[in-house]
Amino acid sequence: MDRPVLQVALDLVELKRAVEIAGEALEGGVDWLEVGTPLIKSEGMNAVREIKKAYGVKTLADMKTIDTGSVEVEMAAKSGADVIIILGLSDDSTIQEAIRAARKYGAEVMADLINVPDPVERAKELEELGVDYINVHVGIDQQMKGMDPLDVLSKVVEAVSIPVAAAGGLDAEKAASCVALGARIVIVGSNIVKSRNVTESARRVREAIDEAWKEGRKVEMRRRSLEEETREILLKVSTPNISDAMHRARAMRDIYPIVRGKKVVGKAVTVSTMDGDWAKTVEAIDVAGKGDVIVIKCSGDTAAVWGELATRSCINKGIEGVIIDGAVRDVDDIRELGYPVFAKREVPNAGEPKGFGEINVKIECGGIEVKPGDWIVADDNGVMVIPKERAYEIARRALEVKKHEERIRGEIEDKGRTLAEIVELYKWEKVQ
Ligand SMILES: O=C(CO)[C@H](O)[C@H](O)COP(=O)(O)O
Repeated sequence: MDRPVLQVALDLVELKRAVEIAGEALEGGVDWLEVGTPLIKSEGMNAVREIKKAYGVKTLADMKTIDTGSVEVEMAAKSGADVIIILGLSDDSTIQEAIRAARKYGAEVMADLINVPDPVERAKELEELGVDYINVHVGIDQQMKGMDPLDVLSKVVEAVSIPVAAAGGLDAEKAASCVALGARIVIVGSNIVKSRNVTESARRVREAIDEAWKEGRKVEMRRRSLEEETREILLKVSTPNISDAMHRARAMRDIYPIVRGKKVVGKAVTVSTMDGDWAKTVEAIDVAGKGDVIVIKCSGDTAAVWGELATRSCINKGIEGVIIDGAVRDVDDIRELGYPVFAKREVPNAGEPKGFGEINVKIECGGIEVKPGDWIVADDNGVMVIPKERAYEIARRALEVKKHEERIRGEIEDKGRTLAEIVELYKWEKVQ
C-alpha cells in the first residue's frame, strides 16, 4: 500500500499568498493541494486555475457543494480540479449529479461528512452512490467547541472500502493518529498554512504520518480535559488575541497593571464591596484556590481594599492575581514581590474591614460583567473577561488569531513586506 497522502488546505483569501504558500508546502512534502473554500469564495474558479497551473500536482476544489452538483463540479473540473469536494449532507440527487459531471471531465468526487448526523451510515450510502473518497471532517467552528475527527474516524474506515480522508485541526501528532486509525489522506490547513515556516511545518506532518504508516503506530487517545487545555492555550495567547477572537470585545476600562510584565490566567472569584472596606476582599483569599483570580468591584476608590499583606497571603495560596476596580496601597512592596495586581488607583490610606458586600456574586468590574468562574486573562495591554460557557471556544479562536499573526509577522520580517501589502488592505476595505 502506498504511503498516506498529505493534502494541504489553502484556507486563505489572498491568491498570491496562497500560490506562494502552496509552493513552500510542496517543498515540505505535501502531495495534494486543496484550494480552500475561503479562497474559492474570494477569488472564484480563478484560484483553482492558478494553483493547478502553478504546480501541476493533484488539485482539489473544496466547493462544499450542497445543491446544483453538476454545475459546480463542472466549473471546478474545467478550471483544473482533479477532485471536487461536495457535502455529504446534500440530497442523493445532488451527489449523483456531481458524480456524473465529474466523470465527464475525468475528475473525482470527495464527500465531506461535516455536520452529518450519522457519519458511519452516511459514509456507506455515499460509497454506494459512487463517491471516490470520504472525508471525516470536523469544521473549524466545531473544533473550537472541542470536537475532533478522531472520535469517529475508525468507525468510518471500517464501514467503507474507498479511501478515507481526515480533516479538522490536525497537527503532526493528530495527523499521525489519523493514519494509525486507517486514514489514507490527511488534510491539514491552519497548522501548515498559518505557520511562520510552512515548509518546516509540512515536513513535520510528513515525517509523522510516514512514521505512523511504517510502524503501524498505536494510537494514544488520552485527551486532556477541556479545562486543562483552556488554561494551557490562554497562557500562550495575549489579551489582544482574545479581544480579536471575541470580535473586538472590550477590555476592562481604567484598570492598570501595578506590576508590569506579568500575565494572569485563571477563573474568577468575585467580590463586591464598599470603598475601603477590605473585609470581603481579604476573606476571598481563603475562598479562592490555586489558579484562581480574585476580581473586586468597590463602590469607590478613595481608600484601599488591598495591600501588601493581602498580596503575601495570595502568594501563599497560589492565587494567580488580583483585579481591583478600586484602590490599592503598598504598591512599592507589591512591585518588589512581583505579584500581578491590576487596579484603578494607588492611595496610601486603607479603609476599615466592616464586612459589607459579598463573595462570588455577579459584578461589573472595569465596566465589564464578571460572573464567578469566568476566565480572566490580564497582561500589560489590559484585562479581558471570557464568559465561562465559551472559555474553550474563545481560547481556541484566540490561538487561531495568534497563528494567523505569526505567518504575517514572518512575511514582514523575512520578506520585507508591509502589513497592507500582505492582507491586501485596499482591496478589503469595506465598500461604502
Ligand atoms: O474545510 C475546512 C474548513 O471547513 C478546512 O480546510 C479543514 O478543516 C482543514 O483545515 P484545518 O486543519 O485548519 O482544520
